[in-house]
Amino acid sequence: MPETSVDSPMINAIGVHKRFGALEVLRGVDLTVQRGEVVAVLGASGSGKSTLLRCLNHLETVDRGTIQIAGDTLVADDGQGGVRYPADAEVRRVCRHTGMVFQHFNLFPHLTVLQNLIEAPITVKKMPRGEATALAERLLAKVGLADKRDAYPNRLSGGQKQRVAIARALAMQPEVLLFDEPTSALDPELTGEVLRTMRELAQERMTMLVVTHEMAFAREVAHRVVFMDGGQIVEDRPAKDFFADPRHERARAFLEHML
Ligand SMILES: Nc1ncnc2c1ncn2[C@@H]1O[C@H](COP(=O)(O)OP(=O)(O)OP(=O)(O)O)[C@@H](O)[C@H]1O
Repeated sequence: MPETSVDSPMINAIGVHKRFGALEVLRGVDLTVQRGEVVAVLGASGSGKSTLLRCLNHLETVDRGTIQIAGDTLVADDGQGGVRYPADAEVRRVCRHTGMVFQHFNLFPHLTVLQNLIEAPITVKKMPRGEATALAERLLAKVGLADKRDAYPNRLSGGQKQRVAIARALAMQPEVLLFDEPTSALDPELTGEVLRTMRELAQERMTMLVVTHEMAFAREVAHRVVFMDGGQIVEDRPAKDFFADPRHERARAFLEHML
């Protein structure tokens, strides 16, 4: 089993291609995210942001390219126009380095908040129930929802659901969190509480790759901004440079137009 080096980037994607039928959605994406980095992924609708995230945790397979997560190979380019995925058990092991937070929360509606958090640690990681429950309670306290432990998701606001979803991702103790437009489904007055939780994670040096239209988050929390267009990364710069550049006003106008 490969050793995870502390020096390995948390995400290393090289030449990633993905097509859906005739539509080439990712056209040679290179992306490196270091441990502790927060990277915002911006770009127009349809530019391939979600697909990239989904390829990184194997919700989609790639057609060409190499992806390493925390030093472990999820998929390797075979040098002959195709790719090689390792055996399923190894793919699942590599995927456990990442946790995903979705736009629409994807909580299990028939489980309580606590049950949502302990399900995967118990079934996937074989964590003893008592340990999983203690961890879940700590995480719920961290996202400010200790009192919702026994509630069902339909009793929660959108912001609360998303904070539960973040806690659920954290319950698997991933090394990288992938966020796919975590505030896009929320009423504006509920985005703040989710962004606050994400900011706290960033302060704790959690590695995060965040697809977002929240310019304020990208400006204030992200270390780097990656801008996608037409299935490629067309800009990859420190956030402070991106936002100091007058061209970013154009990017923002572009995004606002697309929303
Ligand atoms: N499973 C799929 N089958 C076919 N086409 C798909 C599939 N998933 C995505 N696409 C297409 O791939 C393109 C890129 O989609 P993707 O969701 O990655 O873009 P995005 O940049 O995240 O957009 P948005 O900001 O609107 O979420 C779009 O044209 C989309 O319709």
